[in-house]
Amino acid sequence: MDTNNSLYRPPAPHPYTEGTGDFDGVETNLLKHLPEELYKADVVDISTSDRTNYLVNDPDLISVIFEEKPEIFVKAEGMIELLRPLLGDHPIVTSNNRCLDQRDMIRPIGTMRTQQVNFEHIQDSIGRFSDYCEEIRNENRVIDLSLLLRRLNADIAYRMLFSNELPKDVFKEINSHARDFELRISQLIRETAEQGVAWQLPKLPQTAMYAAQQLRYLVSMLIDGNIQSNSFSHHSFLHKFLIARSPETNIPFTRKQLIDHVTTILNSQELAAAVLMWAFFVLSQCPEAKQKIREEVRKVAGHDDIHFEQLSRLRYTRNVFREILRLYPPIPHLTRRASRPLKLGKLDLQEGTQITVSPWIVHRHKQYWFNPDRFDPERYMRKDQHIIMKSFLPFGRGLRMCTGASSAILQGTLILARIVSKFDIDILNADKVEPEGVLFLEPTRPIVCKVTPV
Ligand code: HEM
Repeated sequence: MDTNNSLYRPPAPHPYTEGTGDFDGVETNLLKHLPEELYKADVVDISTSDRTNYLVNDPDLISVIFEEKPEIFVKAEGMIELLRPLLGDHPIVTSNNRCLDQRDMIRPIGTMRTQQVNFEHIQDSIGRFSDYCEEIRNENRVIDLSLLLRRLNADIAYRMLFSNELPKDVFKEINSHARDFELRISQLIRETAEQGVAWQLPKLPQTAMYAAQQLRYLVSMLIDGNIQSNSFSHHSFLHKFLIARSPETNIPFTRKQLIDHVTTILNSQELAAAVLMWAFFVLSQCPEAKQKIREEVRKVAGHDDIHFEQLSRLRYTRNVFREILRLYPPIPHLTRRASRPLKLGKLDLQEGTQITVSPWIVHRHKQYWFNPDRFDPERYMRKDQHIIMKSFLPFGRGLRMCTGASSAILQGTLILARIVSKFDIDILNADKVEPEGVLFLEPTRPIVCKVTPV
């Protein structure tokens, strides 16, 4: 295996080379179905027999869709409908832009000030995680990396929400319902794809509805319990949600909206856990990159704790996290629907035409990236950065961009810095794992690891 990190090509399904493909009916791993042409073209017609659909890669057209005309290019219903039983009417699953007052109401949780005051929670969580890694090492255990990181990220989310550590049994319950829901959705998408209807999805099975209801019920109990005990701080997300008022109507969140938001935060942490999982996976094959992180941390913080103010100086570590977001965007495809007829570049779009913007494809596009399949964290320090950033959209773009983006990067950078400095996470089945694009980007099998101290 080539372990020179500037040449290392981490695993990804190879695109197939014959023709443009028939988009009615796809293989089990949706990423494997993507023909090579998609990674070279600006725009490709990927219509199916029942829907006109264009894949748009051109960065200027992407700007039109997300930044210039978001009121016309609304979120397409398809996939997001599948998440509605779990996330309710949260903005992330709301097609029209009428949810924008909710975005304003949650803005205080994403400010730099909130991140700074909640920094201690992340530090405490990583401290607890390090203790757990020590335990694993002492017992010489082999462990599922995804589970390990889900636990860490769920604990961080819980502390930020309620100012308390996440109890073990609560994590077990959250994780079991969330996994159950995700697995059933992924299974449904695979089955539908195999039957030959690529983009149109059937109704969710009762089992998935049940898992969603159970998780929402648990979240409602957690909210009630924390309100009753009144132990959450003024900086907690729960407090900020309780005092938030709509800028239009001055009305607070309803109970249902509160449950939507808390459930979404607990679930969004899984996206962050997925990025970290690929980061540790890739770093285990790239000793040079690990070494650079360790040297950077030592230079910035010595052997002491990393302070909030020092984070901006961990440039290489942050670029590793970014590069993983590029190679493994947890949401591999974003879809929009034209809400009225209009011209987009040379395309004449009818009302209802679907547009797919795929971070997975744009991030590996041959025209916009130099050596796109290589793991190369240093690419962000080179001069052509402005071109790169136009084609970098792991968090979406524009009006409906992820509100958790900056905190996810901050958190990811700190976790990488602290864990890589202290431990080696060795992946035991690296040659057997590939990413698979279903609703989210997932590994084709659980990634198992061993932990040893540096
Ligand atoms: C690495 C972690 C994460 C990734 C890769 C990610 C990615 C995304 C993407 C791609 C979108 C846009 C969807 C679209 O345009 O259709 C989005 C939306 C959103 N994300 Fe994240 N996210 C992450 C973590 C988080 C976290 C931790 C939170 C909350 C604390 C969060 C809150 C949201 C919200 C509220 C939206 C909806 C914005 C809207 O539709 O108006 N995300 N996220």
